[in-house]
Amino acid sequence: MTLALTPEDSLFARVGEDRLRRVLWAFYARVTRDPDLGPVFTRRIGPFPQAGWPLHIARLEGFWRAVTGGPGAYRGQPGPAHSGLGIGPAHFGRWLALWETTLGEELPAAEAAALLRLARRMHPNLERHALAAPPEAPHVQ
Ligand code: HEM
Repeated sequence: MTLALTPEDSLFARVGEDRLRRVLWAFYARVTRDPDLGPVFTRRIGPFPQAGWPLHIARLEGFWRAVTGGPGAYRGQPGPAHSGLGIGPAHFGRWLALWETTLGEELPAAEAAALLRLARRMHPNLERHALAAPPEAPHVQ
């Protein structure tokens, strides 16, 4: 039996499913308009908000549920997803600045601060993956 209880005081419960979804759509609308970040996402996912965007947002929703104590099973690999994108520290700085702005617009201060803290905590690990050389092509005999 799987118990899928969402603690009532989890960050996920405080933010709420609808607001989390709204934050993500608002954030990526902003990210895709950014001259430095936009092209990286458009190359991978296609023109916002069509193409692969609904699926990408659904994956991200699963991710943010998982890290905020919400229900569901996220099985992605955020680290490797950032390697081979040709991005570096400046991209992460900009990403975090837009995340902070969006959170400030969409959420009460305590929840905005908590989601910002989570992203800041993930930043070094994701940036390490982003800067690592992409995996070698398979060796052909
Ligand atoms: C701390 C900052 C960041 C966080 C928390 C974050 C989080 C994530 C997560 C959870 C995924 C989904 C992984 C999966 O399940 O497949 C993802 C994918 C992605 N991220 Fe980030 N990200 C950050 C910064 C960035 C930056 C700076 C860029 C580029 C400028 C970027 C570009 C992408 C792209 C293109 C994908 C899709 C990869 C693919 O599916 O091929 N991310 N990110």
